[in-house]
Amino acid sequence: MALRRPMVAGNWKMNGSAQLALELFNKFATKLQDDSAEVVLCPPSIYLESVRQQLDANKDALNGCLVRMGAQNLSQHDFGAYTGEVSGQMLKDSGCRYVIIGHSERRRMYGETSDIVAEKFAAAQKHGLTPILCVGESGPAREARRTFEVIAEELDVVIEKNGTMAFDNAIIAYEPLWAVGTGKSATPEQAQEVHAFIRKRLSEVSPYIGENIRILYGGSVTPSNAADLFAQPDVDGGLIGGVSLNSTEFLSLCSIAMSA
Ligand SMILES: O=C[C@H](O)COP(=O)(O)O
Repeated sequence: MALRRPMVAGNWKMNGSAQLALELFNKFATKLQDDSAEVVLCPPSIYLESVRQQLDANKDALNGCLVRMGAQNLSQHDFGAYTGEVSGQMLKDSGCRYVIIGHSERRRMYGETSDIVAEKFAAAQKHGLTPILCVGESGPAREARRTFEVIAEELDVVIEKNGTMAFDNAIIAYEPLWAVGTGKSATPEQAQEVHAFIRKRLSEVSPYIGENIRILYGGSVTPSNAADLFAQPDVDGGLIGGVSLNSTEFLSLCSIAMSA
């Protein structure tokens, strides 16, 4: 077993159905072998209950495998007049262990600033959820050689508000915006370079956190490029969008992570 257990997290985004949950668990129940990787499903909130039902129904078949549930977003507030929002406590009550924070689609389309992301990170931990914090640079930022600067800024705001030790209970996902949903993944070398940068930055404050935190890569991961990406020393699995909607391909990513 690697020092850090690989993780494959499926972010369904605004896709999927109760039927997809059923299909995935039918495959997990027969094909997942052991706990050498952790599998996380992040459906839209409305389908959390469907996934939870499948988790319960397949408990015996999944014995020894780690399949867990996450949400795609949460409110930074605990409760109140915030129409359409879902709180950390509600996600915890629904059976979530993880929550994706600061996905580029939320930063870009819903005006989530790094300060809001830092507040959501705190809210997740307050309610016993593990944040999966997304960071990543745009195409123009990469072309302008600002990748490390952007990643450092996104990380530092969360560190300033929450402290480095908060990363003892967190996952980071490096998702370059130019690779999300484009079919153009980062190369293994590009991913490794940024993952090593993130790990080093955290290690400077806490070598323990740096060594133990899991850093996932996200952006056009498929069964054909996953083995090379997951084999990089600082890549601990993937945050998967499109392919998480295809039960056969998603399972194949899980198997690749299990043997990484
Ligand atoms: O959260 C997942 C990412 O945005 C990656 O999406 P993708 O695998 O469709 O590129």
